[in-house]
Amino acid sequence: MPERPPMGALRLTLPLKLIIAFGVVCAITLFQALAVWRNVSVIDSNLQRITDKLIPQNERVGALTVIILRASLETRHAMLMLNANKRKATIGEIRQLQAQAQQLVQEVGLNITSEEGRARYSAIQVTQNAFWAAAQQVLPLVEQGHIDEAVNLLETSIIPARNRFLDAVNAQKEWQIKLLDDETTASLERSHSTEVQVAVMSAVTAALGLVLVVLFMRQDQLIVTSTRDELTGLLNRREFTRLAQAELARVARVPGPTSLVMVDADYFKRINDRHGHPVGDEVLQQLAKKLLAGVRTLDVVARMGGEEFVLLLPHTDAQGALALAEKLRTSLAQTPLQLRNGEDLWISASFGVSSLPQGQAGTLEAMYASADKALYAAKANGRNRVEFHHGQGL
Ligand SMILES: Nc1nc2c(ncn2[C@@H]2O[C@H](COP(=O)(O)OP(=O)(O)OP(=O)(O)O)[C@@H](O)[C@H]2O)c(=O)[nH]1
Repeated sequence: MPERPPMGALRLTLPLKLIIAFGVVCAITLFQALAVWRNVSVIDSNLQRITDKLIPQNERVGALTVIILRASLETRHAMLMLNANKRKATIGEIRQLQAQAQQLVQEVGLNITSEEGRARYSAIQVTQNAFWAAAQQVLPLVEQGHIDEAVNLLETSIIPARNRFLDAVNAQKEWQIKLLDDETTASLERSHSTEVQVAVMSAVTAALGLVLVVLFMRQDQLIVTSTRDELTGLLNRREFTRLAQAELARVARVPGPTSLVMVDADYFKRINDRHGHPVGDEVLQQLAKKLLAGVRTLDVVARMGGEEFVLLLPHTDAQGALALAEKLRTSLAQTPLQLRNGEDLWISASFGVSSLPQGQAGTLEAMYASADKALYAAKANGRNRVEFHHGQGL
């Protein structure tokens, strides 16, 4: 018979539980606060990098600095609002934010009644339009994943636009915002001049759009580099493992077959030795493209490292996976790669297939181990082959 705890000990248990529960809540709150704080400092350091890049150090701190710094604050604010619900805004949300900002500027512009005010407003709008035009051109590039081109476009278009803005401001003596100091900033805030407010607001909103775009592009780039293989653009091993584990968790809930195929280029060392490492790299890139083109959208293709690739085929049984591997093998072996230097290069690859039958649970490690054995057999049996392995625990 287990001993009953003494009464005193029982009375202590409830307060102790409450203290522990309170401690856990405090820890979670602290953790969340730390996560938000970390997010903010990442945003701040990104903004710092962007403003550093856009405004060369040796230049006089001018009007645009005020604008970009203000835009940065606005951006940070907007980002925090967006991050309250999601960690990352979508391109659609950025567009929406830009549209709202543009509408606001237009409304202010329409309120200017004097001829002179309108003339000044339109001078500023010329600059603003240049900013907007850059942002509009940049967004599709970001959407298509051409991050370098997008950054390049921004950097080459923002500098002339900034110079035009400074010219427009300097041309109007009374509008001149000389140096960034507390006094200037404070007087700007106190200013009742509609023209100055409009000038600043137009440029702020335009710059806000651009800063947002650059910021999100940088974030995208970080995400892309942490999930993609640099050479081929395919998913990397880590991202593949994450997706494959999610898929296996899914089939544990909703039973269905899933297969894994390991692909390894044959005699790849010879290609490097005969044609040089850059051609070897090009072969890996073309091989990656061929694998990607030969599978369905739902399938996941990744580079595991070196000349080894892996495919995850959801909703595919052993027979389907073998047929797909055979199709890929023949397409590689029967058509040469066309190199950039104009030469044709014949290559082949070996394939190892493992499969998780419908209704059966299995680990990713077991699937890998089994596909790896099949790949080993394909190599041992002469290469340019597809082999299957019935793994243990599958
Ligand atoms: N060009 C290039 N070569 C790579 C890369 N990663 C790995 N390699 C080379 O790939 C070669 C792989 O050689 P092995 O492991 O002997 O394989 P193999 O020559 O394909 O022989 P089998 O797999 O047995 O058919 C090595 O020479 C590596 O240096 C890369 O990113 N680019």
